[in-house]
Amino acid sequence: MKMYEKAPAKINLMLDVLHKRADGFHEVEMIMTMVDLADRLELSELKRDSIIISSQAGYIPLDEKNLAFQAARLIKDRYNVRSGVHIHLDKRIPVAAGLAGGSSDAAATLRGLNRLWRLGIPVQELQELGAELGSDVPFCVTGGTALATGRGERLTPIANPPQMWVILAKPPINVSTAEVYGRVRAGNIAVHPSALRMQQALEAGDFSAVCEGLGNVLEDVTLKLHPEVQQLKEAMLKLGADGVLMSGSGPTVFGLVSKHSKVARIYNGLRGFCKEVYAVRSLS
Ligand SMILES: C[C@@](CO)(OP(=O)(O)O)[C@H](O)COP(=O)(O)OP(=O)(O)OC[C@H]1O[C@@H](n2ccc(N)nc2=O)[C@H](O)[C@@H]1O
Ligand SMILES: Nc1ncnc2c1ncn2[C@@H]1O[C@H](COP(=O)(O)OP(=O)(O)O)[C@@H](O)[C@H]1O
Repeated sequence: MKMYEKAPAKINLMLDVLHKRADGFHEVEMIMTMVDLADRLELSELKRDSIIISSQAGYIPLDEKNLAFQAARLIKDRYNVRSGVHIHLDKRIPVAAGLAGGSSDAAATLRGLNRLWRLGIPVQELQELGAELGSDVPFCVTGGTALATGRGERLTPIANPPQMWVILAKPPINVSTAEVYGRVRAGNIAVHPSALRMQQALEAGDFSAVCEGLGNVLEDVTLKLHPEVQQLKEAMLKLGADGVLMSGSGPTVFGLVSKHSKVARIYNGLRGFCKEVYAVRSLS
């Protein structure tokens, strides 16, 4: 038996860090939404008791470091499943980009194995399992648009963005999420983006207000480490994007555009100096 799952990428429309917690994580307030750029998973049941990961992408781990492997092992152990699974990952989301590709693969694995092995695990329990794998995994289990608090695992669903195009550009640099959080000094943040303001903009379906409400306090850290991310933001704005922000801990920058007529110009302009550029719709 085989199951197929799509694992979409996320962007953070706003991200605020409130303080560092005793467990080393940071208390955050984020609004996340999914975009139409997705990995594809094929999950095939194995009679023998093993987990095999394969992928066309040569640049991700295929062993127990892979988040899909970790998700499969977690669900197998927790529910005493004897059979195994072969998971093929067709990677389309850039890796270590701030787009939660690995987290979304883990979430898709939880959803897919729940179906493949007919476990009947309720969504909330899948999210709790997801939280053991990473802060962004619970959101990826359900997707949509949500306010995420705690370390990112406490979710309140909110209105999806109005129809818009999202242009994503990933510069060829590596950013470590742990390092970026490690350099944030919550007490020194000058301007905190407002979750309430973004939530109201989304509920009103007000595209301009969504663009005005964009904000990510991790930008300051990543932009200092990698000035090319700032240059990419400026280029996107110059080419006509209505709103521009870095996603998560970076380095991907996204631009929001309401008019399709602008998309080709921005896409082609960026492709001149950045190899990884995508023009997609927001998922609603
Ligand atoms: C920044 C964000 C924004 O959506 O996304 P990415 O840039 O990774 O896509 C997330 O908060 C990332 O979530 P995720 O990538 O799942 O992080 P985890 O694996 O749980 O944690 C990686 C490391 O980041 C730090 N971390 C993560 C989340 C959090 N609220 N506080 C933290 O301090 C911790 O040092 C942790 O060891
Ligand atoms: N299924 C997977 N897809 C992508 N990366 C993975 C996967 N499993 C583990 N990783 C590792 O997780 C790290 C973060 O990848 P990713 O989830 O794409 O980034 P981000 O958290 O910035 O969105 C990378 O170093 C990568 O090697």
